[in-house]
Amino acid sequence: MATFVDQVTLHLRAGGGGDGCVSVKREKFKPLAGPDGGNGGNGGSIILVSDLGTTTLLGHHRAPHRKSDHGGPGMGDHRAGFAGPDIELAVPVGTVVKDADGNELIDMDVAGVRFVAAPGGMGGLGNAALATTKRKAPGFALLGTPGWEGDILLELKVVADIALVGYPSAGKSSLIAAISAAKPKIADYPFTTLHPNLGVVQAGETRFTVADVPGLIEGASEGKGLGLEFLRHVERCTALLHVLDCATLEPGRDPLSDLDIILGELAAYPVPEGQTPLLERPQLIALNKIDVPDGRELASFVRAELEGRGYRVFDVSAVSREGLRELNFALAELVEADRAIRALEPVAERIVMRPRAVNEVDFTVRVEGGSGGDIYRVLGEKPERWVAQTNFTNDEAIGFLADRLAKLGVEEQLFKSGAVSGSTVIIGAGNGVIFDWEPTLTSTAELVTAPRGTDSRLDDSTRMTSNKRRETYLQRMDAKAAARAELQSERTAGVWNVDDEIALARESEDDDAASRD
Ligand SMILES: Nc1nc2c(ncn2[C@@H]2O[C@H](COP(=O)(O)OP(=O)(O)OP(=O)(O)O)[C@@H](O)[C@H]2O)c(=O)[nH]1
Ligand SMILES: [Mg+2]
Repeated sequence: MATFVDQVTLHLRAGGGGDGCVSVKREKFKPLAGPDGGNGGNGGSIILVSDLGTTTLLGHHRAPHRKSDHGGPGMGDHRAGFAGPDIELAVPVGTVVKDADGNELIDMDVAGVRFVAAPGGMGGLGNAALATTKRKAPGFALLGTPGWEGDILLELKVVADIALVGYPSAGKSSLIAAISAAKPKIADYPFTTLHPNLGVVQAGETRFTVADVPGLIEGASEGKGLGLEFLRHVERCTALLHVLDCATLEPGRDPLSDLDIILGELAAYPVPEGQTPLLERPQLIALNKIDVPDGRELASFVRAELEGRGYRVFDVSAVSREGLRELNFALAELVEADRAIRALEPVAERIVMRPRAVNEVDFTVRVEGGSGGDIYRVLGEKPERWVAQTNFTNDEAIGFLADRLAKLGVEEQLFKSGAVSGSTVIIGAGNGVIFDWEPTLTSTAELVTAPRGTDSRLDDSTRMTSNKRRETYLQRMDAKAAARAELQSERTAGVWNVDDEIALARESEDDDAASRD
């Protein structure tokens, strides 16, 4: 039964943001008292957290589909929608996160790193938040944007102090079983070990971890055998222990040539930037299977040669346990030396990261030749998000989008790229959102002077000059004075009615509001 799962693809779907709300405040005697639509809540994000208590990716292997909740829609009376709660997924320390194309997103190599793998969508602004002095009562709100949806790849790279490397059947699994409590599968056929086994070894005061990994053969660095699979794990280890088989009966094999081939493979493996190349790490040699008489003899023949190359060499037997104590203490020494060096290094602080489209520029316009003429494709985080926020059944919302695009310079760039009236403009990748480019979108200069989003119920969209406004105001005041005088005379005559009184009061309130603008 495979219990060590070291590679899992997760299918994530983060919650979308809630839509903003369009609402107009209504009060007694003041039916249109301004916009009060609240913002939508943000969608929940899916966050990976590296955790020492989690040792395998097994839990994710069993539940690879994860989603977080949507944000709630905004409501009237300035009430914001609720935010969708974030979901946290614990992953073992040593998990490398990659995107669906295999590009590394983050290496969660220490505990406590929080990585927002799938950001939730943004809540849309309500019409209250969209109101400006020029656009007093927007008749539209922004839609919430969808949450991130897609696959990520989790890869667990074993983080052990010592990696056992050697040919298949050299006795690596037997050795880890002999020096730790690990119970790996041991058999006399090659590639018994398919997944790394971790063992904890106690030598005196020192406790360290040893990784038994799949066997290495010539060509492994090009992926032969279980090659790269294996080297991926070695990458994280501080030191290497070469396990050489002194009792192999295979022709052409002996400890020295085995070692040379393995060194060649380790040298060819490109470690990630910032890490020590494999062969520059401390290395020890264990000559295994000395319980076999021929093995002991062979070990004594090659020892001098290996020591001459600068290695510390240990004769061991995983079966009779001979030489294991000395080997353990030598490994502990290496580990201690490394830990002492690391303790001096400053601990790098880890911050929450978020994958972001890295756009140096806000957007790009790409001209794509098609059979039906040129297509102008606009790509960029902002324009694409803005399109997602637009309710295309609302003219005001479309106008607002056009203003935003114009302000960003999209219009101008389209024009420079050669777009003309009627050209096909697509915003976003794939099918995106397709527009027929119309001069209304281009002649933004005119549009800016006549602000969009002015609500005719509250404000006259054909704005008057201040002189004209003054004139009409005075006219109304005169009319009111006349009406008041008439009412007064009716009152004295005893024929006034209450409805006229209310209408008059309401009118003067509206006039007061209008004169405040
Ligand atoms: N006589 C003797 N046999 C051993 C010794 N160590 C391992 N073996 C035998 O060698 C064979 C292979 O051992 P494993 O521990 O599975 O070898 P491995 O290096 O893990 O092999 P892979 O997982 O295939 O890479 C088994 O039959 C073991 O019993 C030893 O010290 N003495
Ligand atoms: Mg093995």
